[in-house]
Amino acid sequence: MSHPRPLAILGGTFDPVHHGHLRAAWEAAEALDADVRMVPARTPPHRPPPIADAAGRVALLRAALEGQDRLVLDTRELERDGPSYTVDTLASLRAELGPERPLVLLVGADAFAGLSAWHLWRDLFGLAHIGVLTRPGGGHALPADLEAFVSGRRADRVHGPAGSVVDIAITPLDIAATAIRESFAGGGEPRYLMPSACFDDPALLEPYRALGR
Ligand SMILES: Nc1ncnc2c1ncn2[C@@H]1O[C@H](COP(=O)(O)OP(=O)(O)OP(=O)(O)O)[C@@H](O)[C@H]1O
Ligand SMILES: O=C(O)c1ccc[n+]([C@@H]2O[C@H](COP(=O)([O-])O)[C@@H](O)[C@H]2O)c1
Repeated sequence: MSHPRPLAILGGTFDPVHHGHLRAAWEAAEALDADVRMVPARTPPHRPPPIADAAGRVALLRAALEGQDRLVLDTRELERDGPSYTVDTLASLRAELGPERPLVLLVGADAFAGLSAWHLWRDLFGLAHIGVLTRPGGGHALPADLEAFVSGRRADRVHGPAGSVVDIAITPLDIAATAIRESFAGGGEPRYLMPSACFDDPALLEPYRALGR
């Protein structure tokens, strides 16, 4: 019997999307033999409001994803009010996929280290595997509650629909949206950290350029 291919998601604020996100998602797709949905958060739960509104961040993502079909935009979080909790997103995906298909929540190592502060975080493991993407920079040690919970769940590969934690080693790219916003705020033009398509329509970058005025 053939095993169903995993579906993976990379959620994010994407304020703005950059090559760190895109390359991480691409390498995860290859490592897991999965399709990947890029899921922008309308209202990210644990950070100040984004610089660009959800429509603007989605427009940049759409431009960034042009020309390939392995990384697919999924806008389901835009349709929900309130904080964009990942547990709700995974539950809605699980309802669509049925109980058997492997579902993988991709998170950078920095985001994973904060997982035990997420809404209903233990429930995430009943809905999906967690794929932890290596990310440059230190400070990604796990707090004791999270380490205790995941220590028996670590695996080399995803097997079955949900429940394990898999490290996915990717090319380290020290690119962060914070530094891109800082570049714009200083009047810079952070080309080559983001896809060139994001620079094609000047209106898309206007909220970031406005930081520098
Ligand atoms: N360069 C990168 N390498 C690996 N994972 C990344 C990278 N950049 C972002 N991620 C992961 O992608 C997800 C979404 O990230 P997010 O949209 O918050 O981008 P960010 O660059 O971390 O933003 P900010 O600097 O505003 O915090 C998170 O799980 C994050 O850990
Ligand atoms: O569900 C939560 O409580 C939760 C808390 C913090 C972050 N998240 C999700 O994690 C992803 C990365 O978040 P961020 O803030 O690093 O862009 C994004 O999809 C968020 O919605 C989710």
